[in-house]
Amino acid sequence: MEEPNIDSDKYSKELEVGVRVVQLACCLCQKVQKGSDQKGSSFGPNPDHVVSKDDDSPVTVADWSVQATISWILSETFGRENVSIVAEEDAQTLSDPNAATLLGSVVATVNETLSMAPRFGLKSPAAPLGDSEVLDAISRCNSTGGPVGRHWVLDPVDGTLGFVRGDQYAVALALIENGRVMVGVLGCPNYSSKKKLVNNSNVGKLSSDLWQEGCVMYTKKGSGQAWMQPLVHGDGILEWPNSASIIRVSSIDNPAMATFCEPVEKANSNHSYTAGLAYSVGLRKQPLRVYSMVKYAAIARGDAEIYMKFAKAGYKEKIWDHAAGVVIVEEAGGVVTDAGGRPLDFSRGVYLEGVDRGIVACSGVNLHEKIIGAVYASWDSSHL
Ligand SMILES: Nc1ncnc2c1ncn2[C@@H]1O[C@H](COP(=O)(O)OS(=O)(=O)O)[C@@H](OP(=O)(O)O)[C@H]1O
Ligand SMILES: [Mg+2]
Repeated sequence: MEEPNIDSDKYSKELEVGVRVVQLACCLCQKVQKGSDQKGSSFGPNPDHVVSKDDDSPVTVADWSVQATISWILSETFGRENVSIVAEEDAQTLSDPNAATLLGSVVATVNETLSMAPRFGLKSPAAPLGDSEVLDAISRCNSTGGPVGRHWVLDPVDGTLGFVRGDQYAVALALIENGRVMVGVLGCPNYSSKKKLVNNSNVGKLSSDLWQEGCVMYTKKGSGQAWMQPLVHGDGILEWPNSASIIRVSSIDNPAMATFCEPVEKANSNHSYTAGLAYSVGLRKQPLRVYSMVKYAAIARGDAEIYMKFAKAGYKEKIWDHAAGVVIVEEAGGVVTDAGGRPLDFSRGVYLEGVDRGIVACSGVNLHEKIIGAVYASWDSSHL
């Protein structure tokens, strides 16, 4: 595919609005998580608000509320008729008459969040949104994307398990145009903009207590740069570009010095297969197991060098779990492909079709070539 020629102003508004609304969404998530400290607030940590989806994965008030908030802001800013959104959640559970309490919590959370929007440089509604407007904002995100036109791609809370466990999670928003990811924004509320990742004695795990400050990373395709800004906290106001700094991948290309990240859950990636690959290419450090697209954030920012995910055969990766992270890693200087070395294809709808075995993101070509080579050398003897 030919590289698009992007003038520097193209997508600037989309990027800025994307960052502002992800900042607002991170604020929402933190308030839901800290609900018990906010007496008299509608942001509550009610355990009933973690619901199981058909595939047994969890969904919370935060997932629906972030999706409604981002959908409403994008539609208001760019015009409803111009906005197509591919997002993870649907409004079915919430529309059930038995889910009135849950819907009430989501509507209150969305309205409380939208009332803060002006501090983030965004519009708030003239009057609080009603139930049907919130449901409508959620269900409008039912686009299936594809090779033509502009589509926003949203994972309202990526790593919902990390979110409910008080660990790492991300709000991920990307803009795809004609099948290519042109803008990526990754809000990481528990990943400090200041402190570096540390690898614990056993398996590395990011402790959320250390990373309270949070950050938002973002980029435009073709800019050759990616940025990070701290999260806006308390009653803060987002003054663009909010002390943004440029981030860059690590320069380490010696496997013995490199750190690799992978999903926390064994069900999501084959830990023993990646352990074998790691050993064969000479990685010596323990894997850093991190929930969500914060793994891509860690590569983009130089806190780790390799991210590998080998899902079970037959599992199809969704575009919202990768789009924002991939473009941020690439513009920060890294390489992301499937395990056969081919680029990920965001032009085929909701799923990343044709992924060969797994996903490999690296800080540079040397490490990437080694991992891909090791996959080819080991695949036949693996038990995926
Ligand atoms: N069976 C299976 N195999 C592979 N991947 C799956 C599977 N089931 C779900 N998912 C998707 O993985 C998203 C979480 O991926 P992570 O890399 O963050 O995994 S982990 O939570 O650290 O284990 C997770 O995203 P969220 O639902 O946003 O949390 C899922 O979309
Ligand atoms: Mg996800």
